[in-house]
Amino acid sequence: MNQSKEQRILNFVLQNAVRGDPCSVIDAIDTYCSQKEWAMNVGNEKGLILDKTVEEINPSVALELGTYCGYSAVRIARLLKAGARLLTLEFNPEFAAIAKQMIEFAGVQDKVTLIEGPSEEIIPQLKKKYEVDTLDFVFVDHWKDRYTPDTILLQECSLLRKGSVLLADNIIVPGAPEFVNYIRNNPRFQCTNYPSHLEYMKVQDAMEKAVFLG
Ligand SMILES: O=c1[nH]cnc2c(O)cc(-c3ccc(F)cc3)cc12
Ligand SMILES: [Mg+2]
Repeated sequence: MNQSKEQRILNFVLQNAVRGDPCSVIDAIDTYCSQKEWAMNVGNEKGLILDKTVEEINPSVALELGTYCGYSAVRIARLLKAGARLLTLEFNPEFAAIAKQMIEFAGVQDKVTLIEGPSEEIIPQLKKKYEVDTLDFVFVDHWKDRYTPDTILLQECSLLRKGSVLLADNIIVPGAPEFVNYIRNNPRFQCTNYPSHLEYMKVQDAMEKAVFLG
C-alpha cells in the first residue's frame, strides 16, 4: 500500500536525525518539507515566534490543539523546564500514530501527553481525566473552524486563568477571520499580531497572541 506523506516525513527523520536530539528532528522535518514535500508544520520562521512565546511564559502546563506529525510538540517540549508538561490533541488517527513515533524518537515523550480525539470532547475532560488545573499556554493550530468554539470551550471549562496565553497559527493562510474578529473584540483578551510567512513558502501568514485577562 502506498506510504502517506506523513510516513515519508517520519522515515526521513528516522534516517537523518539523531535519536534523542529534538533539534535534529526539527531540522530534518524542515529540510524534508522545504526541499521534498510541503507539509503543514508550523515551520522554522513561525517556529521562532512559537519558541520566543514559550520561553517568555515558561509554562508548567501547555496545551496544543493539532499535533499533526509532532513538529511543534517537539518544538515546545524541548523548551519545557523539568516537571513541565505538554498535552497535545490530534483528531486524525494516522497523524497521531506518526506523531507518537516522532515524539518518542526526539526523546521528549516524558514531557508530552498525546491524546487522540476531537478537541470538543477532550477539552472538557482535561481537568478530571488529565489532572489539569489551568493552562499556562495554548498553541492553537488545528482546524480554523474550531479556533473560536474551542477558545470559548476553554473558558467555559475554567481552563484559563489571568495571564494564560493563547498563540494561534494561520491567521492569514488558510485564515481564521471569525476567530480574529472574536478575539480582538473580546475585552477579556489582550491581542498581539505577529506577521510572518506560511511555512516553507513566500506567502504572507501571521500568528495571533491573545493573553486572557481573567
Ligand atoms: O489545516 C491546518 N491546520 C493547522 N495548520 C495549518 C497550516 O499551518 C497550513 C495549512 C495550509 C495552508 C495553505 C494551504 F494551501 C493548505 C494548507 C493548513 C493548516
Ligand atoms: Mg498551522
